[in-house]
Amino acid sequence: MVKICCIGAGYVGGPTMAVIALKCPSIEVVVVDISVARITAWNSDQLPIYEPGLEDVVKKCRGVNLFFSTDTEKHISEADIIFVSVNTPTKTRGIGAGKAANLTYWESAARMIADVAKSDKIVVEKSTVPVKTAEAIEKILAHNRKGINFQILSNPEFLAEGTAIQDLFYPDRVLIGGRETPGGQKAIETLKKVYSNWVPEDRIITTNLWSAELSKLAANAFLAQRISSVNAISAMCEATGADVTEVAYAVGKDTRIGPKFLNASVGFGGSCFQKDILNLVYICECNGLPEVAHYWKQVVTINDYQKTRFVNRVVASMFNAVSGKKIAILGFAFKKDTGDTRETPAIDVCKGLLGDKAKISIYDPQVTEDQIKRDLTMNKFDWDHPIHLQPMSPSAVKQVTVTWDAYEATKGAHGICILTEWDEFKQLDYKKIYDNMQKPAFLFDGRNVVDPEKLREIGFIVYSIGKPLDAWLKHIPVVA
Ligand SMILES: NC(=O)C1=CN([C@@H]2O[C@H](COP(=O)(O)OP(=O)(O)OC[C@H]3O[C@@H](n4cnc5c(N)ncnc54)[C@H](O)[C@@H]3O)[C@@H](O)[C@H]2O)C=CC1
Ligand SMILES: O=C(O)[C@H]1O[C@H](OP(=O)(O)OP(=O)(O)OC[C@H]2O[C@@H](n3ccc(=O)[nH]c3=O)[C@H](O)[C@@H]2O)[C@H](O)[C@@H](O)[C@@H]1O
Repeated sequence: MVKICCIGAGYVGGPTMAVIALKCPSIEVVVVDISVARITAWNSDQLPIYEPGLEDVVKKCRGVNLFFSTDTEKHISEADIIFVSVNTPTKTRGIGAGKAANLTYWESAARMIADVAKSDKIVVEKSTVPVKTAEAIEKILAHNRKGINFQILSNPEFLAEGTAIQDLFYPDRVLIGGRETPGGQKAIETLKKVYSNWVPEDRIITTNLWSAELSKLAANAFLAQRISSVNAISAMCEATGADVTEVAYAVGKDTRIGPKFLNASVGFGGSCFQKDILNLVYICECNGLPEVAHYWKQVVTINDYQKTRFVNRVVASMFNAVSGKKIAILGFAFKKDTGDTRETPAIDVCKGLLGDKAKISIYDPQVTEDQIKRDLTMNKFDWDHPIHLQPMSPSAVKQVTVTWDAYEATKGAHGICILTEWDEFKQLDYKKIYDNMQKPAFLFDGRNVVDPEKLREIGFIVYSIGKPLDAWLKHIPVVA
């Protein structure tokens, strides 16, 4: 029986391995992690991450051919194929701080493999890593070889949170990069055989190592670039009276452009887009390509601009005085159908409003109070470390309350900010909400989930990203 071990039981390691176990009953899959809490949760009824369809898959395989364990050494030493799916955060100190990837966790995983391996291994990069990481990993492994043959493959993951299981069941492509040597090609074939259990042959792409590593960074950069492009257009729409939904529809009808990923928003969030673009920027700088670095950096600059623009719009509309006023935040996760808050635009918006001394009341159907408070006290990039190693600021956030109900969050508020596109925000009784708010009652829709005209009829002053402005807002200057 082929044995797979995955180091890192997070948003990628957990779902990916669960699907491999489901689709390959003849393979034993063990997911290991240094976080005892995470492994305990994977072995319980309350999985550590919320992902539609995941529970079903885990329940079918756990204890059959899918296992979660903290006994890293044992399972690495027994495995034929080792996936490494650990954190690759942005560096916060030293050379490349604020841009380069911190490969501490990756390196410690590689050293662990080198230490405990007693037989040949295929080591698969599942984490998103800088181009040429495989070379560094090869060096670490080769140094401790003890006569063992290690083959490194790059097999980046393209799943998106909230749709992870469907993305894994029906991937657009599976990408496997390896060395162009007989050993490298054999390793590619071995991994290809695993995926062939459910992925059609023509969707499995094989390349050299560097193409696979770079393709992952490039794919995320292209996706994020689309959002920054439509968000840049959203600012122009507000300035001119155009409607970004209509513009995006018209632009996306061109089959060369396509309709997906053109929703204007308060900004993109998630653990990867910003991190991976900054990483790409750093690689460009290191390779003497400052113009290319500058080009990609703009994607992040526009994203920051969009978040700042939103906060400024809120503050300016409310007479430039939000101090002491209650503002309700509907949605804290970085997108719907996940409880993940990593790099969510809600953090920047809340911090911006708190900077102006607003009182904020937050409701999100999947994010806990503890998580929200951690997020609002943590320094930039500190969130991207194993949970038990995350540095915490001791100060509490006094101006923030967290509720489990949208009606409670909005009661007595002067304004509402919708920051995640949860479906339930479309169905709320906005008349009831309006009646319980201070007047004038403002609603700032950062996800374009409500119909602004209907809300204006109720009496709200409405701001929707990239939509023609309410008469109230038209002449208020907003400086981002
Ligand atoms: N979250 C996502 O949707 C996607 C993430 N990725 C990439 O996959 C990688 C992992 O991301 P996530 O799963 O989201 O991170 P995560 O933070 O959810 O999971 C990483 C896990 O690795 C564990 N870990 C760290 N060092 C370890 C070690 N030496 N030994 C054992 N366990 C260790 C941590 O405790 C943590 O549970 C990152 O490089 C990310 O860029 C790629 C595609 C999608
Ligand atoms: O490398 C990764 O981590 C993953 O990053 C993204 O997946 P994810 O971040 O989970 O979610 P997306 O659906 O891409 O959304 C990212 C952010 O962009 C925002 N977004 C997305 C689409 C859009 O049209 N507008 C928009 O503002 C979302 O609300 C969210 O905040 C990519 O879609 C995945 O292919 C990739 O594997």
